[in-house]
Amino acid sequence: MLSSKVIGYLSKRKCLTSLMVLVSQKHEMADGIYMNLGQPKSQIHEPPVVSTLSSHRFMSNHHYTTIHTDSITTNTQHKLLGNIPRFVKIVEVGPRDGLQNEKDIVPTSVKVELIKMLVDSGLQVVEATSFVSPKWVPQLADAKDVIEAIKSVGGARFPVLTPNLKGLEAALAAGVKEVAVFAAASESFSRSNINCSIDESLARYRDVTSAARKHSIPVRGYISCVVGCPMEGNVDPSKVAYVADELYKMGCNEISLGDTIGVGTPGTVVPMIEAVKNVVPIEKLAVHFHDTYGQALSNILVSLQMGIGVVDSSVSGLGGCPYAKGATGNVATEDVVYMLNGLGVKTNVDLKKLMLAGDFIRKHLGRPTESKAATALSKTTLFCVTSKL
Ligand SMILES: CC(C)(COP(=O)([O-])OP(=O)([O-])OC[C@H]1O[C@@H](n2cnc3c(N)ncnc32)[C@H](O)[C@@H]1OP(=O)([O-])[O-])[C@@H](O)C(=O)NCCC(=O)NCCSC(=O)C[C@@](C)(O)CC(=O)[O-]
Repeated sequence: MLSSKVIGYLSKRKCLTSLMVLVSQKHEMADGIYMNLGQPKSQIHEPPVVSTLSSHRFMSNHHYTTIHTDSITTNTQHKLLGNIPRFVKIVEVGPRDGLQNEKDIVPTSVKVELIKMLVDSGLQVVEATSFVSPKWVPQLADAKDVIEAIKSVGGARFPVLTPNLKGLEAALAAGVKEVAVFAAASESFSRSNINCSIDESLARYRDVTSAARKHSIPVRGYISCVVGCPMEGNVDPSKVAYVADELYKMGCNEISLGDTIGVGTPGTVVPMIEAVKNVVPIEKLAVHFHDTYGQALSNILVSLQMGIGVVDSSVSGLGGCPYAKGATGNVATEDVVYMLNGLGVKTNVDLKKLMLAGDFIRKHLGRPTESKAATALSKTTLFCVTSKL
């Protein structure tokens, strides 16, 4: 309930509309949409009204960065921002990379609902699942059912991971239209992730890409451990360039550079991209950062400044790799969209709808979001009358 003091304050400031928004959004809160998920309703602490009102006055000045506006594109005239593409394609990897490491099996229906919500937010590429050995990744054993359930969902592409011909055949039989293979720049990681050496994996992927070509199926190539490996430490950029070159030559249409354990900084990411762009055109590259050390957004920014226009991310920062102990989730899609909006870069993603998808899956998992932007916005949007997010 709102106290009469607060109602008086709001109407005095001619904020009756804001009051109505407040009331209607309180109802949304009660339904759990903006709640700190995983906490029972009774434990949710509502912020004290007075301090929140003052933060409203403060925050409303800052909300312009949550939507893309063409006026902000003038920023790109600045020499530091000049190379940043006007449009960035976000590859949402939450349903695959985000969930593959979850111990408790997430029901197929929850995965499907998550994918639908992500598509509804405007994301045009949502990596849906993997056709890998269910003994290695039990969480994604329902790959065929997930694909079946999203067949009728339009407006987005749903690539899947395929580690070998067996995976490709299963994916094709399920009706998949795009696949991805995944190699590593570190021998030890390759062995622990896919049970073979880098060169053995590349030989397998030649078979996969050649079979995919016959079906006109595009293949993305991932490279893990592009700056650091949990077993071998620092990874030399030349090793990444070698694998990138091989993947590109075998026909991968996009190469995603993965900092699997999130140890990179701009200091290691820039030389790595420099080495790779000598062998693969920059427009064919994507970046894939985990946020273990909180470096993902700065790494994305330098990648954009170098001309990369494809960014992988995971809603609410879900994720971690089963074969990279200690690695946390991917950079949160909400944080990426917030930054890109602030830079005036188009993504076609509706941040508010994206946050609903994040809330939905976090509620299911019983853990709060890892997204800083979603956390901050969910506390403040309640009072931001004019914010369209
Ligand atoms: C590659 C293999 C299959 C080799 O696994 P293996 O044990 O060496 O292979 P195998 O050929 O001996 O097969 C073993 C069993 O798996 C079955 N099998 C074999 N292939 C498939 C398949 N495609 N689908 C379903 N089943 C399969 C095969 O039929 C057999 O079954 P069994 O006879 O014992 O009953 C295994 O190691 C594997 O599935 N690994 C997956 C690992 C994985 O998914 N890791 C996470 C994704 S990578 C990642 O997250 C990084 C990335 C991409 O996000 C970027 C980044 O962050 O850096």
